[in-house]
Amino acid sequence: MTPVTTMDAMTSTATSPATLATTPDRRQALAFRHVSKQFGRADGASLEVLRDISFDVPAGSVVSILGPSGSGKSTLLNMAAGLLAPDQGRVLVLGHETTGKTTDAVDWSRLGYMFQDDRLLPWRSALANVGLALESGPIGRRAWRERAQAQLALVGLGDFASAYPHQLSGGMRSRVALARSLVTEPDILLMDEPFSRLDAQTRTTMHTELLRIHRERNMSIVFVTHDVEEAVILADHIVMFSPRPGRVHTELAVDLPHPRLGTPEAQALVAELRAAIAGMSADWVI
Ligand SMILES: Nc1ncnc2c1ncn2[C@@H]1O[C@H](COP(=O)(O)OP(=O)(O)OP(=O)(O)O)[C@@H](O)[C@H]1O
Repeated sequence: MTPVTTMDAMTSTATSPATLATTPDRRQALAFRHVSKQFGRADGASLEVLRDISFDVPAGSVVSILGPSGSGKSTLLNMAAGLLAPDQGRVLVLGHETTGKTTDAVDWSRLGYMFQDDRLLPWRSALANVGLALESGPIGRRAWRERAQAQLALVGLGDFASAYPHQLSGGMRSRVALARSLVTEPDILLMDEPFSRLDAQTRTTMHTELLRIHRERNMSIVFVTHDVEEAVILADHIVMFSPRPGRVHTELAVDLPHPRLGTPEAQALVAELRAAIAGMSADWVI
């Protein structure tokens, strides 16, 4: 596993990428090895977004990528999902390298992706939204409806299968989106600020739900956020990025029991991370 800094050593600078192994390891759900990425800009210049990113997501863990706006968090998730290729470095998904091409050996059905906006189709019921990924697959209509119904029950919406998105609250829509990302029973769930548009109370409920589902399913979760408290509440490991170009500033293990919200230990860690951010740069913008 990637060496991690301890809580006490947290304000030290990034783990040295040179110390990281380069051999694919199937115990790692995801592995990023010296990943860099630039985008071309309209004026012909290039924008360096990620620089020499190396860390692992151990199978079954919850890893939070914590970083300011523009530090390349979504870009990195898109690489893990095979939607983008790194310019330099390697991205390994369940031991297989992805290069952003359809010829990659990765079994993409083992990944789920939940976005910041729920992206529900307004003309489809909750059940039909959840079952979308199964519809064109080999399982029959009855089987996909049963699977989709089971996911809705898992997120507490078993009685809302026939409701349409406009008939649901923000929190309920978020649950439907979560059910949709779980319907293929993925081994890895990529989550890009999925609860950032919810009110504080609903967000807390979703954190509890997510941790419960994680205990039941034991999938690996990569949770992108710029909210320090959210990272501390959810994650086993936090990888904190510096402002653009995103680099691994700090990597730490969070070895605290759940639930963490409001506990003195979690509050102390939140304060410590906020102090590290304040010392890192005045450019930390959410
Ligand atoms: N396809 C693209 N083409 C050009 N520039 C891009 C592309 N995708 C992202 N960028 C730029 O790369 C930078 C990093 O974007 P990214 O969305 O990865 O950051 P982020 O850390 O997820 O930010 P936020 O927290 O605001 O979502 C941004 O400046 C963005 O404009």
